Amino acid sequence: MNRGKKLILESVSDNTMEEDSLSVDVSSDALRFHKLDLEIGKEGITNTSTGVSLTLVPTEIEFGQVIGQGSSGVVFAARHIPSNTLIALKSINIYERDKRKQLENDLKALDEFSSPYLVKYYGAFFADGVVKVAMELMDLGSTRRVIQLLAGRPEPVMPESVLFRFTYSILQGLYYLHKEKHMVHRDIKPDNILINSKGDLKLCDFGVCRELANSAALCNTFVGTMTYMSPERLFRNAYGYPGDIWSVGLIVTELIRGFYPYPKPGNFIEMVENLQNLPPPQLPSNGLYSPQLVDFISRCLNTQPEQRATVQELLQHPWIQANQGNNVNIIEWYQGIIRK
Ligand SMILES: Nc1ncnc2c1ncn2[C@@H]1O[C@H](COP(=O)(O)OP(=O)(O)OP(=O)(O)O)[C@@H](O)[C@H]1O
Repeated sequence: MNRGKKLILESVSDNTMEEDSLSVDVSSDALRFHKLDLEIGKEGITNTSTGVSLTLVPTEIEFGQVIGQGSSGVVFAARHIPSNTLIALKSINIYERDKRKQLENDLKALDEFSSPYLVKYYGAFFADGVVKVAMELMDLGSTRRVIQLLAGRPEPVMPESVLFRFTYSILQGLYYLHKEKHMVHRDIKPDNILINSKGDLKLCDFGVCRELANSAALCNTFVGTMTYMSPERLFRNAYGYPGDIWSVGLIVTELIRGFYPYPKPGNFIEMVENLQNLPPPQLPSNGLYSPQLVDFISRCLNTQPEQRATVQELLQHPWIQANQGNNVNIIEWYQGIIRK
């Protein structure tokens, strides 16, 4: 047993990531983030400069079902007993460098982010080498499930009024990140757009900074992650706001057509070939889609990042403006597709 020892985990800076430095004090089961002045222990998070604590005691949590599986581990539904709040508990293995970076971003979200279009972070604790992060429970799961339910139905698989509600929420979440926090999400995908039974749609996993240099990680994360990546990120590893807009364009197209708009790539090479050899997906002009929606998607899916619309421009787009005020009940619609 390593009691009393302090293990220092450090990562070297490179072009895409700032240096992060984290020390794990095995004796006290505490984790310290120097840059953020935060320490996570067995019973919660403490700001080491102000001394203010956010308590989260494992014994006060009642675990429920597994509701998801990410690359860090499973996500549980749970209840915080004292406040009777339903939460989602996600495990993060801090011995992997990109997971530490992700955790650092999650902690920033806990401290600084406040938007009805982003999943709220409640707190975290550290036990047995794993950090458990408590988040707002989005009880209907992810947009991935919606896409699975819609697959194979006749086009359009979703009315434009419902699509508008999805798109508007995604854009509002991105507006908050891009314009207020000056952050690129970098991992906009259906799995990171969550829904609750009040009909709220929110982004999660913000600020994920993935390392693409590591080929093993590249293979492991390929299926879920890279299919929504912009050409510039895939070819040049260039991150920027337009990359998130490309992902929005693909997701909106998939949500209305019911299938991923490129031939489904089986590996990294096929993904690159799709983007290199095929024009960006467009909606067909077959009368099924409004011309404004066709234009909206073309403003997202331009291979030249500088020619893509910004999130601000998209929020002003005629398709968005035309749908403002539509108060379609997406939960009724959702229940309908589950029944059919
Ligand atoms: N707050 C939440 N409420 C409800 N379900 C959630 C919540 N957070 C995550 N999930 C579910 O768990 C799944 C896995 O989430 P998680 O964030 O661990 O992994 P991921 O999005 O696949 O990305 P990665 O593992 O790469 O971070 C999500 O796709 C979603 O279905």
